[in-house]
Amino acid sequence: MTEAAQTQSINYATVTWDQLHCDARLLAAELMRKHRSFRGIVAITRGGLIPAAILGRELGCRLIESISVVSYEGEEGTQQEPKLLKTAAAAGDGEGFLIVDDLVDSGVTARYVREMLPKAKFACLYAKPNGRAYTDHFVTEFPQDTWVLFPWDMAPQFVPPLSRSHKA
Ligand SMILES: O=P(O)(O)OC[C@H]1O[C@H](OP(=O)(O)OP(=O)(O)O)[C@H](O)[C@@H]1O
Ligand SMILES: Nc1nc2[nH]cnc2c(=O)[nH]1
Ligand SMILES: [Mg+2]
Repeated sequence: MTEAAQTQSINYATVTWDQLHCDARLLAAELMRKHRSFRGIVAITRGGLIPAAILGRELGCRLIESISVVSYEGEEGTQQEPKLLKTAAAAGDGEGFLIVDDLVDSGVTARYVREMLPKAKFACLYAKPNGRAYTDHFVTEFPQDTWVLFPWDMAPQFVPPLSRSHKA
């Protein structure tokens, strides 16, 4: 959990499927401009899987490896020591590979994965100030005290009209 979450002063930012898709395409365009091509992509599961699929499609990259690192327990959970559940065996030392995640927050996950794949580049959709030094590319920065709600974290819900709560 972020420092802000622990002190109960957390804000939320919601990201819709459309916004996420749009941001992933913006990230792909930047990667196309700055790099010739990638041999493969390493998605950090689970949050990096959907961004990696979109980037793979846009960049024409079909070799998608994954690495599984757990850093948080529960939704908006407590941050703990990263636990490695699966290595990115196909990526070697990361040469020619792009590591993809949904966001960097404290940067702990990104730093851990970069140490395992030192020659890879790193890209994510969103970054918070404490984590941005650990990513080579990102699209949008969010404040450190903001918890980003991804489309897979949310569901549309009925909201009663205002007039109902104003009945005498
Ligand atoms: O910069 P950090 O503070 O390390 O936080 C960022 C990481 O936290 C989330 O993953 P999480 O560990 O919650 O697992 P998940 O991707 O399976 O949801 C997110 O997807 C990043 O991987
Ligand atoms: N969904 C989500 N997961 C995170 N893991 C670390 N920070 C965040 C965040 O802001 N949102
Ligand atoms: Mg993750």
